[in-house]
Amino acid sequence: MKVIKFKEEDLDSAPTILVLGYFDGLHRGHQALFDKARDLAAEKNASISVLTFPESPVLVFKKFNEDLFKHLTSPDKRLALFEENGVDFLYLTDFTSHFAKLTSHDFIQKYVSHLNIAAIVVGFDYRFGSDHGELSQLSEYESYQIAQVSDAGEKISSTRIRQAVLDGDVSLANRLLGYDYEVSGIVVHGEARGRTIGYPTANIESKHYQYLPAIGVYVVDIEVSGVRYRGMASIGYNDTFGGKNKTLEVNIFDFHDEIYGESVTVYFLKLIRGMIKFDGVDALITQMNSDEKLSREF
Ligand SMILES: Cc1cc2nc3c(=O)[nH]c(=O)nc-3n(C[C@H](O)[C@H](O)[C@H](O)COP(=O)(O)O)c2cc1C
Ligand SMILES: Nc1ncnc2c1ncn2[C@@H]1O[C@H](COP(=O)(O)OP(=O)(O)OP(=O)(O)O)[C@@H](O)[C@H]1O
Repeated sequence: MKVIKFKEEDLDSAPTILVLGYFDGLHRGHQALFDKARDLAAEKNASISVLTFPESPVLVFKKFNEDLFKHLTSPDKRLALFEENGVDFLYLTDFTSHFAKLTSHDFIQKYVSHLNIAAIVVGFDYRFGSDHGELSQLSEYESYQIAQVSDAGEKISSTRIRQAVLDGDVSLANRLLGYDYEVSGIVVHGEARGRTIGYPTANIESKHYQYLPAIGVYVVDIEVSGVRYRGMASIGYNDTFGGKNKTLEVNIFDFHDEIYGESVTVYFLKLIRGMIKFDGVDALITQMNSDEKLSREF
């Protein structure tokens, strides 16, 4: 897949299926658009292109807070998902105040018309331009609007998945995504207390502005140097020890290496319980024994 900043002179000139949207998380609803795009690409001997934005359009409309930078995926995972879904050309353009003022007609003139469009694919609720135009206005192009993909009678959307993650309901998030929710980061030093209680943990700091699941204890897999291990994670303040910082820590099963500074990926599989402030270390250890049993059996 080629990642290209959208400029007229850099566009591929061969026929292409254009898929439009922001696609945070590339969930099962989004995947339906790419299923259609791949069928069309095969039928018309065309490539698949996406025209999207590096950051959320919402940044242009709302007072800033750090959450507006957050994504359901790391930047690398976002690219990998587009690639897995068959995208050949990923065109990026910044969503700015100027961009937001374009009407649907302007958008077609300035962007779409410079590509060699074989067909366009969007979702059932796709609107674009400052006038919130509908795809039917693009009548000069062959276009397809994909029906709503639902789960439990409700639209699968990035917003719904974000809420599930923030609620700690990673099982729901994973079902809606169609893959396991993951957070990647670097292993850093913690308080070095874990090893003294028989449960050493890799403390993980993410630098990607990803959503962290709710405070609690989770069954996880963790990928270290290309190998995936089972483990159990804690997200919280280590209440028993009066911790001040919120940490993501993973006790990796059957693993004994030093991995400070390594980039790892944590896959959240299931919420086990909330965080508990124990009266002493022994009660915490007893609880962690049963967390481990449950995690190994999951
Ligand atoms: C699976 C798991 C469950 C945990 N549950 C709790 C808990 O309920 N309450 C708590 O205060 N700390 C909990 N912790 C966090 C420990 O307090 C923490 O791992 C320990 O203090 C080591 O911290 P360190 O990595 O900074 O050395 C849990 C950790 C893990 C890995
Ligand atoms: N569940 C779905 N079924 C079918 N198409 C969808 C679904 N969700 C999104 N789409 C389509 O995918 C494209 C990208 O949509 P968008 O990035 O707005 O995702 P979203 O999940 O609806 O996000 P948000 O929750 O922020 O509204 C659009 O063309 C949209 O219509």
